[in-house]
Amino acid sequence: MTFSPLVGAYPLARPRRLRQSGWVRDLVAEHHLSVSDLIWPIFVHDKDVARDPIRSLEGVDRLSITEAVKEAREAHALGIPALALFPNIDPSLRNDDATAAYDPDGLIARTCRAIKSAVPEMGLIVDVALDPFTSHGHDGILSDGRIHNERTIEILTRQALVQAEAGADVLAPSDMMDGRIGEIRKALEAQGLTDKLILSYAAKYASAFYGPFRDAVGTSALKGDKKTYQMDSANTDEALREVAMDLQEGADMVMVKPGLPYLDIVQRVSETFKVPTFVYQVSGEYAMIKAAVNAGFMDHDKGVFETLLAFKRAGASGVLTYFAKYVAEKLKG
Ligand SMILES: NCc1[nH]cc(CCC(=O)O)c1CC(=O)O
Ligand SMILES: [Mg+2]
Repeated sequence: MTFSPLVGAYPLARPRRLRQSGWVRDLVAEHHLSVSDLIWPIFVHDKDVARDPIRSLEGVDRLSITEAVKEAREAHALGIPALALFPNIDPSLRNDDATAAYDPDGLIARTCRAIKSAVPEMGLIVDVALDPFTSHGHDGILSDGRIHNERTIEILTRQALVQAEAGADVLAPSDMMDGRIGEIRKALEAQGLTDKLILSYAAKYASAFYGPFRDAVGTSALKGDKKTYQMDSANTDEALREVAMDLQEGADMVMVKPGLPYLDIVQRVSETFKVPTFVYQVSGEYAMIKAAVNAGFMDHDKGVFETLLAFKRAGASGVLTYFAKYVAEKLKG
């Protein structure tokens, strides 16, 4: 570390001078949160109701397509650059082969078309993973009780193509199969879909913080865990290898997930690769803040802004957060 000549000893140096009032704190702030940092994950469903509250995610509803379009319009007006879409489909449509994942008239494809025709300027990020479509809630195809890597990639690739054709701008594989980025990239190129972006969930950890999300997409009945494909929370070097592979295979952007418990990973990835690095403030992190606020232990807005700024400090280009619309409104007002 090098020191500027102005860094001296007390009392010549009094760090508190720079903190004495709002204007100077603002002036010297090293990091800022702005609306362009926010990606808003939303849940769509195929039920016959406009909004269906998610019990474990206070203030977040599953939306009908019509409602999702409405929200997309509002989010765009607020300056939110992109939405991330997640489906909750009827259990009767889920099966062992996740065939609904690549239905060109499936819920996500229809949602993409509806949002793209109403708000074409809104970036659409679509999850590429099988868990909302399998009967068991795993992210892949089971074979002898194990997730079969190559068979899963085949379905993921079909899913990605369908989503891309339906208008998704960004394909975001969150499944953690090995080699899927390369296969999806090849398939996109072969179809002439050369502008489609890939945001790889490159370093996704097997985490206790996904509970409310599984409630939201209807996979809470999942048996066992995802430790044979998602990363072990003991590891950091492995995250760098995962990211390196996905970049080599054709990812444009990478993601670290969850957020706050993995800030060290966000920092290492962004510093090592200097590529757009995103972080997901996941459902359990959101629920934890809400719970602390409800218990009277934390101020809501201060907690939300402090956690989001932490991601910026760690080097994130942007954050997926269920607080996105709320924060965009606050930033505007
Ligand atoms: N493909 C699964 C997926 N995609 C996004 C999340 C979690 C997001 C959140 O908790 O907000 C998960 C959960 C899981 O891996 O079980
Ligand atoms: Mg990988």
